[in-house]
Amino acid sequence: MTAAPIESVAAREILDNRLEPTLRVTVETPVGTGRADVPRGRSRGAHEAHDRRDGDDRYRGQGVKEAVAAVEEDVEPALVGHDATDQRGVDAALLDLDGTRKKERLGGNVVTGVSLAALRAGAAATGLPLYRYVGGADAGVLPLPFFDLIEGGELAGGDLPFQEHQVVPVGADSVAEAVRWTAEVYYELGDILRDEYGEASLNVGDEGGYNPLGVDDPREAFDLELRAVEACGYGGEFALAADVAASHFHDAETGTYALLGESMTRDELLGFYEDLVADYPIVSLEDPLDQHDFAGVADLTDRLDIQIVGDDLFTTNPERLQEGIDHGAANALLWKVNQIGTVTEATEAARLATRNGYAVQVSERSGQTPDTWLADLAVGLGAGQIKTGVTRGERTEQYNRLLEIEAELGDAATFGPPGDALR
Ligand SMILES: O=C(O)[C@@H](CO)OP(=O)(O)O
Ligand SMILES: [Mg+2]
Repeated sequence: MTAAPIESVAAREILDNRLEPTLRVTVETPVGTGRADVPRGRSRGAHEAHDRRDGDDRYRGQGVKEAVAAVEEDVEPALVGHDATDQRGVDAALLDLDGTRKKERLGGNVVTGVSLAALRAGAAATGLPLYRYVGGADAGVLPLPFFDLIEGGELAGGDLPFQEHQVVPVGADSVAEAVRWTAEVYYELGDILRDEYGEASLNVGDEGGYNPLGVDDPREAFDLELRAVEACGYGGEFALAADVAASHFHDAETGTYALLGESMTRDELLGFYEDLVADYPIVSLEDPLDQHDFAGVADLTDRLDIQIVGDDLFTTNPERLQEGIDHGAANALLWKVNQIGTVTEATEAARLATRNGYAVQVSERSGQTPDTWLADLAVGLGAGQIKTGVTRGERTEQYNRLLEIEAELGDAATFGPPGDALR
């Protein structure tokens, strides 16, 4: 018996936080409807699924009219009659239809939108909240958020080479506490920036973190964050972390990194990280080296006793992750559904990570809508960590959804990664 036979699959063009078009996909069954918006990265990894965009000049060639048509003309006929509660079956049909490694035929955005909308339709058909549909009866781990209070790199206009300078409320006991403490630190940091760096430093980047003018050294950004933490009386309750996104200042020809006005070799950069981790309470570094350098990341993972996260390095791709595991590169997976395509492939990557002792950090994209499937999936996976920006509605809605889930679970909720990890 088919529990929730798919009757229709439709898509429309909507806009994300950058006023760039993206897809909203709807999957209908007689017993429940699912809808999902597709996020979009800007600082994308070389191995990510293909983001299908129109070749014409709508939105400077960034339109999704063809992607909408692909949902309705190619995907819908192939999925009608499939059981929406059979996520593996739905995703296998999508992969069959596409037939390419990077989802070049349908488009990764098409595949992700349909896969997530089917997941939502399956949850609706069973009457379960999405996090419980994904995580089962014992889903109850709320993620510790990494807040990108100061932005740089590709996602902001200033001079900071690192993309995200995060504060991590490791001393908090719940999402509610983590969010409240961080809000106070955010206001305080705003006061410091206004007084010392000028009003314009209150401008924010794509994820709603500050974009201070004239700050070009990550250490200065971390100093500012620590000052705000101390001024709020939370010294010791917060750790620091970064998404370095090092591929963006790596020169593939010379193999060097353009950092702090210097051209650093890999060894010099590794030394820089060793000093940084010795001088600051840093618990996690994402993409510290070029996205192709498994051996270098393995060396760093060995040398530093902290979390090393692979984002562009792994692109949520089980094959890439396996290569990393074989090298001993990193010890955590950044988890983004649309890097790989389907929910099934992404959960397979998360499972592979967990089985090999790698942590999983669920992540937003810099292009988002207020759709909150991300928050539900973070709880459903029991990942224990999330990064989903700071201010702006498409970010705060994720926190609001996590607060809602936390309240719904009450005493049954636990918080953060297992054991003493990161604390
Ligand atoms: O590099 C990253 O981790 C992200 C999200 O924070 O950026 P984007 O979505 O642009 O890839
Ligand atoms: Mg990243």
